[in-house]
Amino acid sequence: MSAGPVLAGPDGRIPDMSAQRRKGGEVMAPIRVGLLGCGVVGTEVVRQLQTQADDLTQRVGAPLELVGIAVRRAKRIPEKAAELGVPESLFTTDSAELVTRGCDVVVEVIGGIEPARSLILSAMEHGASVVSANKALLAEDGATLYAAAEKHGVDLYYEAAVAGAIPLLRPLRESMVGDQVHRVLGIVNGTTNFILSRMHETGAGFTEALEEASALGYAEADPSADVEGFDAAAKAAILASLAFHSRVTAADVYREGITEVSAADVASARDMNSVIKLLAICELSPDGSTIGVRVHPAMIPRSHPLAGVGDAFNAVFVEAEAAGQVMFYGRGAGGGPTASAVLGDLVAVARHKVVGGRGPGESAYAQLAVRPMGETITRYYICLDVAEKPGVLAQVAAAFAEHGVSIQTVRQHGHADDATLVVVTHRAPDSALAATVAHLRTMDAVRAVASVMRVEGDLES
Ligand SMILES: NC(=O)C1=CN([C@@H]2O[C@H](COP(=O)(O)OP(=O)(O)OC[C@H]3O[C@@H](n4cnc5c(N)ncnc54)[C@H](OP(=O)(O)O)[C@@H]3O)[C@@H](O)[C@H]2O)C=CC1
Ligand SMILES: N[C@@H](CC=O)C(=O)O
Repeated sequence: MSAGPVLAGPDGRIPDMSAQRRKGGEVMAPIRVGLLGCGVVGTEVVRQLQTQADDLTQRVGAPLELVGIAVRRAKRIPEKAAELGVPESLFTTDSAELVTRGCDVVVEVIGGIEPARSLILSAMEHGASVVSANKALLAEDGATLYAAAEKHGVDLYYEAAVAGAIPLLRPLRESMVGDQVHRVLGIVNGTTNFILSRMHETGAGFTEALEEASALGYAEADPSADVEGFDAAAKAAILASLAFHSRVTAADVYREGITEVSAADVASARDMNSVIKLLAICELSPDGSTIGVRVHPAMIPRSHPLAGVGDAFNAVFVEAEAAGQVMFYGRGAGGGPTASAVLGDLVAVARHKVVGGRGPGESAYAQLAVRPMGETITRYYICLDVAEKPGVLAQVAAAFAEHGVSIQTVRQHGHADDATLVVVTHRAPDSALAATVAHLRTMDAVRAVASVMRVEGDLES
């Protein structure tokens, strides 16, 4: 056991304990781990710490000792302790005290901004490296966390914050850091991918599919974070920050969720041999001076590699100058997969405590500006309810032309009072496409703009 809390010196730095921990190659002291949160992810972290204890000791070079588990509700402690086969005394509702107990590593799987941020900062001040799965916090105030890690000479790892089990952040932070990334594109929210997959495959309704995703532990504590795209936007901000070495926050990300995606949109997508996915897209401008970061539903052709990514799986393409295209695929949500990423980080930072050294700090040195969504070049699918009268098609085409938007295909479904026009455009600035839609909404010939969605890849006409 280590002897009481390790506190920062006058320079704010924590003394390097690695020498005291080893003596003549012998493992001297366990790595003290404090766990904040024991919900879907935290529970699996405890399970994996128990079942893999011996292997983890080998990999770290010292045993990992769980010194406390903080939760919010005291009444759930007896049940949790019994479920995990650990003493109730290991649990506490005083998370602020746990982080001052001299932990070597604090694992934060509470979620949200506060008290998670204050707890992480206090943990670092008391000498702990931090492993977190908290994308909301990293995307809102990663700069403060990085600065504190730097000041106190500790690690900040957060692989689980983006794409669950998939090793994606460390490749971006380390393996690909010598390359020039141009684009990161993918599916980074398991809940919405699960919902959209169910709607496509079984015709399930939105609400029913969301309930299933929540029951499976995929959704956030407040599932509107998933379905309104906030979770994916936070992940996109983290990905863009790492890929382009710039500080991008969630507020910089253009965001639309999937709540407006209807059964009719799913049917239209099927008619065009395509599927609807919630995409996160981070792009460097061709001249390398700005970045675009966006999250929105998009129609993609069935032939697109992301079209086959079903259930709560995530998949991300990274396009880089020298590496070309690299694809990451795996389980993006759920307790077990997420705990796998947490444990990977835990081993890495615990090893640093044993042998010395630290992982990478913040890579925000390029500081590229994030360009407004209106300047992004996109394509739209637009579904219009129109009265089938002579001249309607010409009036609709004129509205597109007025805004400089070229039409790729138009298809008419139904007739008379039931006519629908499905228009797919060529690529144009998003502002021109949005202005076209606003114009269409004012036209007598158009009874309603039933649906608007962006398109990635070439749809079949
Ligand atoms: N679920 C998933 O698939 C994934 C989740 N994540 C992230 O992991 C984190 C945790 O998610 P998840 O496990 O699903 O969340 P849960 O809601 O299942 O668990 C949250 C845990 O934190 C505890 N908690 C909440 N507030 C406090 C507090 N003030 N002090 C101490 N403990 C507190 C809760 O206590 P109590 O038990 O008493 O309620 C609970 O044990 C989030 O940041 C999430 O975004 C990342 C990737 C995937
Ligand atoms: N709610 C998130 C959980 C993992 O980050 C998701 O559905 O992807």
